[in-house]
Amino acid sequence: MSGHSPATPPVWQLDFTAALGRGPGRFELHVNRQLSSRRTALVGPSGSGKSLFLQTLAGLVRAERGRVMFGAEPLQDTARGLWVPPQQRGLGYMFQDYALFPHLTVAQNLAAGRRRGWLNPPRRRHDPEVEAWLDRLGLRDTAGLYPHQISGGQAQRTALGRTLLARPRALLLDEPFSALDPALRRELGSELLALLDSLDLPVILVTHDHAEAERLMDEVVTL
Ligand SMILES: Nc1ncnc2c1ncn2[C@@H]1O[C@H](COP(=O)(O)OP(=O)(O)OP(=O)(O)O)[C@@H](O)[C@H]1O
Repeated sequence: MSGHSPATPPVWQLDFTAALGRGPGRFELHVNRQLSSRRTALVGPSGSGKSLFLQTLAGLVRAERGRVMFGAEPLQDTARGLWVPPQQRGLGYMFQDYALFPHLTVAQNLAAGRRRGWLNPPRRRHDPEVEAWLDRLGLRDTAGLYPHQISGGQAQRTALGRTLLARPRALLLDEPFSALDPALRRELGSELLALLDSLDLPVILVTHDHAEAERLMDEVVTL
């Protein structure tokens, strides 16, 4: 299913080479394709470069050569020396291990999503938007707990909430369910789907699980 008309550009236009390491152990990823669906799954075996792909879009890794376009907007173009730093891309990147701040509570982790850059003032104590997301994500009872005191599903929701509170233009989710048992994985997958519907955010979901990719996303890209 394609989420755009001929008049609108694809969600992503990608033509790049990105690499990790050097010498004989060097890993190279060549990508030349458009992603037209607003919900794309990226599948592939372990080590095929799925995280590298996502990190190149997010700007966490610089492509060695080529172009990364989000809609009509270039985020990197080596031919023109153009590079938009990750914090200016307006993209929500969710790490595989959630990367929650261990010294902050669930509510504070959510609030941390609101900060822009390093120098902004500290979060307000009662932020209505944070409060709303605590309810929406079913985290009300865990608001005052620390990451080591919550379950994998709660950690996953906290990370998602933190990402969404930054009001991204698109989501990049790296194996968001990998730490969860199969039943919870299914439940949170369906929750995510409902949430994406309500937010109308384009998303790329990295997963090992082909069935999950087919179930949750419109287009499946294999690396
Ligand atoms: N610093 C590095 N130097 C060289 N190669 C690296 C380096 N880091 C990772 N790699 C290799 O790059 C490849 C791509 O890694 P990447 O993490 O993108 O794969 P992946 O598909 O996301 O894997 P997984 O599903 O296991 O997370 C892997 O084969 C990995 O071994």
